[in-house]
This record gives sequence, C-alpha cells and structure tokens, in this order.
Amino acid sequence: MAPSVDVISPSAPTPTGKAALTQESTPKNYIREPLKYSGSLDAYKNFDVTPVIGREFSDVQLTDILSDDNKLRDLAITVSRRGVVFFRNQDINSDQQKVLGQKLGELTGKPATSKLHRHAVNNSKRNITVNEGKLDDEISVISSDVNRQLYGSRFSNASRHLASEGWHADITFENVPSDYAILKITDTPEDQSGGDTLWASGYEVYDRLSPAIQALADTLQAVHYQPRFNEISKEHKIDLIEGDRGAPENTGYSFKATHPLVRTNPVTGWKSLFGAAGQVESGWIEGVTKRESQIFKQYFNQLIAENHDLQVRYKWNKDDVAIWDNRSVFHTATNDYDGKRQGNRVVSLGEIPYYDPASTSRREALAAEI
Ligand SMILES: O=C(O)CCC(=O)C(=O)O
Ligand SMILES: [Fe+2]
Repeated sequence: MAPSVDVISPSAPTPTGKAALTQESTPKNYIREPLKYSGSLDAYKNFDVTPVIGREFSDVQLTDILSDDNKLRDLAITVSRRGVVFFRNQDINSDQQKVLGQKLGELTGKPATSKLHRHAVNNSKRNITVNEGKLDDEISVISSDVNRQLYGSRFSNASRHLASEGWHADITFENVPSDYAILKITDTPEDQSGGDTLWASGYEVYDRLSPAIQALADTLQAVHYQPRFNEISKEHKIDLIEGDRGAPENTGYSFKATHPLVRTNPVTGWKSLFGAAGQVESGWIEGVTKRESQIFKQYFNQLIAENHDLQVRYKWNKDDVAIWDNRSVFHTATNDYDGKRQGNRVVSLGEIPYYDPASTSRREALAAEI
C-alpha cells in the first residue's frame, strides 16, 4: 500500500547489507559509451520478427558459440538492442545455460560482484527439480504443474482476470535486478497449441510518450513490490533467513525496491520505461499524488498491453530458447492450455538501475545511426 499522504514522498533509503553496493556507486561506474556490435553473428541466418522487437536465429546452436567470447558479447548486444532473441531446437543443458547467463553480463561489463539470481522462494525449499531431475537454485523452474498449484487452473475463479495483467519484468523488486534472462522450454503441451510468450519493448513505450511526459518521467522513481512472494513463503513455511538469496547485493527480504521510472540500458545507452506493470502494479510512483500514480500506472500498462506493434509473440517448440534483456522489455506468459509445459530459466543479476540524463531514446539513437 502507498502511504496515506497526498504526494507520495520518497521512501526510506534502500537497505544496505554487509557487501551491498550503494544506490550511488553503480551509476557512476556505469555511465559510459554504448557498446558496439562487431558483426560476428551476421554469418548465421537470422531475421527480425517484428520491426521494433525480436530477432530469430534459425541455424545456430548456442553450445557452438559458448566458448567464443566475441560472439557472446555480440549476442548480448543483439539481445539488448532487439529486446529478445530466439533460438530453435537447442541442445544446451542447464549447466551450460548458467554459464551463458553469467557470461552475457560479464562480457558487457557488469559489476564483478554480480551473480546469477537465486530466488528467495526457491526450488530446494519447495523440492522442485529442474528438467534434468536435479535441485538447482540458480535455475527457476517454469512449470505448469507448479503454477496450477500456486494460482489455480485456468478455469478457476482466480483465473477470471485480464490476461494482460501478467505483463512484468523479472525480479524488479530486488535492489539489483536482472540484466539477462534465458528460458529454455523443454516440455510443450502435447498435441495442443498454446503457452505462447509475449514480450513488449520498454524502449518503444518510452518513445510513445510526448516530450513533456518524457521529461517528467525522467525525473521520477517507482517502488516495485511483490507481496505475492511473501504469501507464498508463508504458505510453504519458507524461512527467509539471511543468506537465502545468494547474491550479496540482495539485502532485506521484503521483495520491495525503488528504481528510476526511466532506466538507461548500459549496453545500448537507450532509455526505457522501467517503472511499469508487474511489481509496480502492487507498488507506486513516487513524487506525485496517489491518484496521479494510479493514472500513470494505468496509462503505462495500456501502452504496454494495447500496442501490439511494440510486442512480439513467440510460439514455442520443444527445446527452443529465448534470451531477453529484463532492463528494457516486459513479458507475459499465456495460460491457455491444459497439458504439461515446463522449462528452465536462468536470470542473471545486472547493475543497480540508473538514469543517465545524457542517454537518448531508441528512436533518436537509430535515426542518428543512419
Ligand atoms: O512461461 C512463460 O512463458 C514465461 C514465464 C516467465 O515470466 C519467465 O520465464 O520469466
Ligand atoms: Fe518472467
């Protein structure tokens, strides 16, 4: 709940722990020139799935480029520019997926302290095994069985909501949220369509704001809050003791963090609307009235969910992989099937979100590149 004052005042400073980075330190280190793509992936067949977002590579195995740092750096830059990149029919296993998750960020200059994310409401505590049958807290298991236990079936009362309420970016309630996410879908519902995932470009959402609202948005912060995980941890008697979350940057266990409403992506140097949908739905925008916060949240959600020309929708086949940049895209699952669907997801931790006043919007930057 937002505090019951008229103008929502800035929240208390983010809690800091033993090894925590401060809100100030990362931005200074990160304000820099955008990274340049070297062209090393051009030899592989690929196409842009829509003009604004998404690229698909048709004939490359990620395992073939896993030890080629130049190609992986180009891959990370491609993901950051295109928002999400797809690879069909991959043989990558969950350990290799973790190596890839760590390398994409490292090769594009993330802080040396950064790690893969370990969810507080993790696999071990709930005895959920990854597709290869082992427990691994650096892999989030995406499972229709687990989702049905938590949220009920698509025919339950709980499911009678707008499908568009599912838009989010991963773990934005952390002080140091994710840079890249890698999802491999290992089981698709048999003989059934459904289970598509959609992504929307936060860069393009920012570009659709008027200059006046952009100028205001550039100055604001949003509180990201995820009370549902508190409920899950209580339901499953998960004790959120210190140390549970793996990365030293993750201090406090309230699933709550304050971040700039507009975020600069350090890889592209482009501005993206970050404080919207998902965890901001349960949070609020600071520095404006409660009513203004609600109106802005609703407007931003509408820009994400109702502009299908800034979205891409992906139909999964078994063993396909998607890699996205959680700093600059939103995504949502589609709960329209009955069968079993499962996958392994790696989420790597990036930098403390920052806004660089010298950064540009995507459209401005692309126009200047021509
Ligand atoms: O199951 C999906 O399609 C996406 C789930 C999701 O939000 C994620 O993997 O981060
Ligand atoms: Fe997600």
